[in-house]
Amino acid sequence: MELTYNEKRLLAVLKPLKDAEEARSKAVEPIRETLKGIGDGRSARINPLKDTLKVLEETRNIAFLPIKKAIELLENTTEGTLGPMHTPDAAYLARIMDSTEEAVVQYANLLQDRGLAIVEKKSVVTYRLTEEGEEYRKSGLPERNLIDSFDTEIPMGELQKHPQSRLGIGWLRKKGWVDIKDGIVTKKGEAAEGVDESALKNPVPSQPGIQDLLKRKLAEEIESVSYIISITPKGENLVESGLDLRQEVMTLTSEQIRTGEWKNLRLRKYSTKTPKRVYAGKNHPYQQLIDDMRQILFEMGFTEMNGGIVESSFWNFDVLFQPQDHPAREMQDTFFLDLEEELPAGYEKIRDMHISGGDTTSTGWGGEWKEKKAMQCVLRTHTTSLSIQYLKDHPEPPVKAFCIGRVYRREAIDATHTPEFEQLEGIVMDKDVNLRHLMGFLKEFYQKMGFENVRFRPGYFPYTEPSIEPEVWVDGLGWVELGGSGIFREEVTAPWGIKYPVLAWGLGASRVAMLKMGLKDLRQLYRSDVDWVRNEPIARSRRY
Ligand SMILES: N[C@@H](Cc1ccccc1)C(=O)O
Repeated sequence: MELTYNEKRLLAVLKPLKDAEEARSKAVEPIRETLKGIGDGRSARINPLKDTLKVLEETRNIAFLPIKKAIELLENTTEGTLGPMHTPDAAYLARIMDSTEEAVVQYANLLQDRGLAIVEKKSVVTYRLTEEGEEYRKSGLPERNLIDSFDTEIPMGELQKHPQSRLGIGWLRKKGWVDIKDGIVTKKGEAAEGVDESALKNPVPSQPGIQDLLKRKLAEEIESVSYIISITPKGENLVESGLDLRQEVMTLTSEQIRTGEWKNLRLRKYSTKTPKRVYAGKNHPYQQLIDDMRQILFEMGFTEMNGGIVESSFWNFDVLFQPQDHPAREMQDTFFLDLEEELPAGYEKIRDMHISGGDTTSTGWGGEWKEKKAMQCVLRTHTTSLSIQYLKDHPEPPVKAFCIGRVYRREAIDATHTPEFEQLEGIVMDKDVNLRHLMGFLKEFYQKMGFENVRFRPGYFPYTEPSIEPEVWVDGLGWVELGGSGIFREEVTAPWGIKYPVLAWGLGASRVAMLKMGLKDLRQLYRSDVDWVRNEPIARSRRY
C-alpha cells in the first residue's frame, strides 16, 4: 500500500536530520581525535569545526545548525559533552511537523512496519521540584537565608527569631557552616554554594545535587516515555528516489471539476475492499417493538392519543382522585418542576369531589384541597393523565384509545428500574363494558404479543374500582406483573359528564420489550450501544 501523506512527511523530515547528524559527527570526529593529544587546546577543537561550519553555511546544508550547537557546546563546556547530538524523538519531531507526539509515533510505527524507520521506546527520568522546592528556588534554602542574616556571629537566641530557624539551624550544623559554642553561633569560613543549591536552580539529571533534593523531598522523580525515531537505509533510498509530498485531497469541489484543476490534484485513494460489513440503516430495536405494539392496537380498533411529558399535578394526580397527601405525590417518588400551570375552568368540580364527593354518592377524601398544590408541574408519572384528558374531549361512547409514551419516576436505577420508561396506556368506554371485557382486551393484546398465559390479580389504584393487575407467564421467570388496570371510579368520570363505564390500563411497555428481547437489564433499552443495535435483526417478526 502507498504511504500516506503524513508518513511521507515524517520520512522527509527524518532524512535531513540523519544527514545533519552524520555531517556533525564527521565534523566532530577529527576534533575528538585532536582532543585526545592536545589536552587543553580548546581552540584547536573549535577551529576545524568553524571551518566546517563556514562550508555548510555557504552550501546551506541543513547540518549547519547542529554544528553551530556543537561549537557552542565546546565553547561553554568541558570535555565529555561532545557526545551524540540531539537524536530526534517523537516530541521533537512533532514540533517540527506541527503535529502531536502520539500522531508521530503512529506514523513512525507504520513506517517501521514497512522497514522504513525504527522506533525505540525509551523511558526517561526527569525531575520536578516539589512545592517546597519551588519555594526555595525562589527564596533560597532556609540555611542559606540564615547564614546570610548575620555577619560573623550571632547569639543562638537571636538566630532562633529568624522565621526559618526551625528548619535552617539543623542544616547549618549538618553542612558545617557554623560552630556553636556557649550559645553563640559563629560562621566557619565561606559557605560556598552547594551542589544541592545548583540542582535547585536547574533540576536536571546531570546535576549531582539532585539526590540531595530528592532526600529532602524538594524534588521528585518523574518517569516519562520517549520514542526515538530513526530512518533506515531503505527509508533513505525512498526519500532519495523522490516523494510526492502534495497534500491528499479528500473532497472535490464542483469548481475543481469544472476548471479541470482536479487533474493536478493528488486524490485520496478509495478502497472498495476495506469495509468488512455493511450495516443497513434501521429502527432501534426498541422502537421496532413499540411500533409492533402500536400496530396490534390499531388492528384492535384503537385510536392513538398524544400529549406532552410535562403535566400539572392537577392532570397527573387530582383528576384521578389521587388525594393531595398520597405518598406517590411525595418528592421522593415524583420529579417536581419549578413551574406552575393555571387550573382549567371548572376545576372546582375536582376540588369538591376531593373534599366531599361533589354531586355523586361518594364522600370524597375529606380535609383540605389546595389549588397551589394542584398547579405545580411534574414530569408525568404515568400516561393515565392523558386518558382522562382524552375522555374530557370525547365524553360520548364509544371510545377506544391508547398511547405509548415515556413516563418519569424517581427510582433508584438498577437492572429492572430506570427513572424513565414507557407505558402503554389504554381506555375503552362504551355502554355495557365490564370487567370481563377488560380482561378480554388485555388477554388478547398480550397473546398477540406472544404471551400465551395471562392471569389477573386484584390490585389497588385510587382511580379504579375494581382494580386488577395482569400477569404473564414467562418460562424461567414465572408470573411477571406487567401493569395495572381497572374501571374508572365515578369520582374520576362524573366531573366530565361521562356516563358509561371506562376500562383503563397502564402497562409497562419497556418491561414487555425486555421480556420479548430476552434482555437481563432494562437499561439496555436506553443505552446508545451501537453494536447491539447493529446486530439486532433488521425487522422483528410480528409472529411472536
Ligand atoms: N397508572 C397506573 C396504571 C393504571 C392505569 C389505568 C388504570 C389502572 C392502573 C400505573 O402507572 O401503574
